Amino acid sequence: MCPKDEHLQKPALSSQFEVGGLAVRNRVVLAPMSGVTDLPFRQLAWRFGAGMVVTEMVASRELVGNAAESWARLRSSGIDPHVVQLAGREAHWMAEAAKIVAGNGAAIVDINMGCPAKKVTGGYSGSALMRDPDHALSLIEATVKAVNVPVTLKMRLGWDDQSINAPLIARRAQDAGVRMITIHGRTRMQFYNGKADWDAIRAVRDVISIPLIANGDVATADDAHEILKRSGADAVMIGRSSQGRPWHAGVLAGSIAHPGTAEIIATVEEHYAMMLDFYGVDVGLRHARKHLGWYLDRFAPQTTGAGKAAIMTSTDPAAVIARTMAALSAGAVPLQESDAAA
Ligand SMILES: Cc1cc2nc3c(=O)[nH]c(=O)nc-3n(C[C@H](O)[C@H](O)[C@H](O)COP(=O)(O)O)c2cc1C
Repeated sequence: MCPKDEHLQKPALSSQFEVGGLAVRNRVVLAPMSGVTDLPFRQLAWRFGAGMVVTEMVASRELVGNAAESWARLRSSGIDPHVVQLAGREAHWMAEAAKIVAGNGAAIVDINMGCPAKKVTGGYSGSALMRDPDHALSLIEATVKAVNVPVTLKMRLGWDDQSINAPLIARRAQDAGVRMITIHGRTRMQFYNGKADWDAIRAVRDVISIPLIANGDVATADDAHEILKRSGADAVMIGRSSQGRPWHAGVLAGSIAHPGTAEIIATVEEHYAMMLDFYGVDVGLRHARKHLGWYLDRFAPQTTGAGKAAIMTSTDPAAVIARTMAALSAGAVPLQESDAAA
């Protein structure tokens, strides 16, 4: 079969697929991002038509210890399937946490084996688990055994270039009952440097039959088609390219037309209100700053210096949103153009 035919046979990004018997409405998935994909952001991305959205990672031991922040991270409302990601290094805590999240409405439990942060790998969770596949498997098996809902796994290609073991772990995870695998096409030692290796993900495709999601550096529809073609994956996951545009997954999936200027501005206003409501005014105001910064960078890049500082440092929510609206309304670049160019 020539490459062109192969490409033509790929399912459309807008088509449905299944994970462990659950329907996923299209093939563009919003990545879990700590500090970003909280409930307000996921609600917006879901409403705009992302195929699936995933919570920020929830630390298993902290959740079992009843930490308020962990509980906030696993809240959901109207999102289907509700996918909760757990991180941890001990089978026992992962299993206990999985029972809690499944008992509280999670339709899918995702295991984080990709996080490169020193804070996380230093505790031997996240991508550090990839250094010890036997241990990783014990944790996966315990999680699968603990719950009746599908368990999925997200990881990188390996720890470093000398230890590319995602295919081995993926195969063993499938045998242990994992129902979907996501691969970020970088090693842990790459952190976020260089370019994600979309071709390397195919080695995982070659050894598993469960759904595979490819991830890393996908910003445009062309990227999405290309990563699927090169990796052989069933769906694509997008992270950073959705920052400052929660509608992006939905646009790539063809769920919605690209929002126009008025809708973008209304969305920013709504997002801000949702964050203040979710976190309370003091915490919400601080958490919202990074989102406002992303919106301004994308759609009002002329807002710099004192103008931006006034938005980023004010503790008066009414003033913050009024200034942001004014900056976006006066945006120096046509909104759609800057969005498409990113
Ligand atoms: C701010 C930030 C937070 C992240 N938090 C998580 C997380 O909680 N769990 C996880 O599995 N990956 C996390 N990731 C990794 C992303 O899910 C994704 O794999 C990575 O950003 C590559 O995709 P992208 O190039 O589309 O951004 C995070 C990434 C970023 C930038």
